[in-house]
Amino acid sequence: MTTQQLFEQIQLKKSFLCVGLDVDLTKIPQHILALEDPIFEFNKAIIDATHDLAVSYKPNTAFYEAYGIKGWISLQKTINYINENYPDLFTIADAKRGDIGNTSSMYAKAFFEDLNFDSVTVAPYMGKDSVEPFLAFENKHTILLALTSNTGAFDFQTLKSKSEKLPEAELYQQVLEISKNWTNSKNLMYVVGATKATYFSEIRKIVPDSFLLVPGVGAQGGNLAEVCAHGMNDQVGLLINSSRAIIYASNELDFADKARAEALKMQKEMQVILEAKFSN
Ligand SMILES: O=c1ccn([C@@H]2O[C@H](COP(=O)(O)O)[C@@H](O)[C@H]2O)c(=O)[nH]1
Repeated sequence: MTTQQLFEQIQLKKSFLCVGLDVDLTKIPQHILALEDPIFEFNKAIIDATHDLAVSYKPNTAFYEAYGIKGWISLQKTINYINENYPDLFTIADAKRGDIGNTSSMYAKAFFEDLNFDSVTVAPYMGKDSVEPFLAFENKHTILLALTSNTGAFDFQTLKSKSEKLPEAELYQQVLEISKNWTNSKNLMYVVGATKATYFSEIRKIVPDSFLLVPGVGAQGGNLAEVCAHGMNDQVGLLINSSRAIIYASNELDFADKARAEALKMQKEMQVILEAKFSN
């Protein structure tokens, strides 16, 4: 999917919601546990109940890897289900990969070719040659961690470097600035936490046109309106992720309806913001 197609979906659905599929078997309803593949059945119910309110889904691979081969099969069935039934949804494998070049190529093949995700999250720490193998895939997107939502983000990401080129820049600013010059950087998006809303204006000065994946609303307490006020661009440029607050709204028989109600609340809030921004 191209970013133009993603923008069109946002306009059509009046939503830039990304639902996180972080399935924890200790949190899902009892009756689902009795089924043969509870992770997939849970995801299928959540996706069917929310697909018209969201433009994107983001399984975090940790929640699948934790269950070994069974988890990988559930992940594969989930992405195939989305691609076959809702091909206009933008899919994100939140896997936070990145390694020396030949290894990164294999990660890229795994997520882009074998599983057929639209995008994968990648850590920038190993630099250009660890990221460019992902960027080589046409119409696939590499979502680079820039400023993450957790408190540990301040351990390294906001440290100022002493580099000659960017003497005053914090590490996350350097990640944004330097990665713009990498081959196929048009395929880059960035992760910026909703809990870091005050940083968005600064970030937009460096990457005015890029899409930002924004986790951290809902369970982590980030504020949607604040993020939009500082982070939205002319193509919206934001995918706001919420995982636990939507998928675990209930662990009873009504879990899918309750997930829909939570997603609808977010979509309505987004619609108001979009109408205010694009009214003229
Ligand atoms: O900076 C980051 C990067 C990734 N995440 C991931 O997003 C979801 C958030 O889940 P919630 O339940 O909505 O808090 C989860 O998969 C994280 O691993 C992040 O939170 N922050």
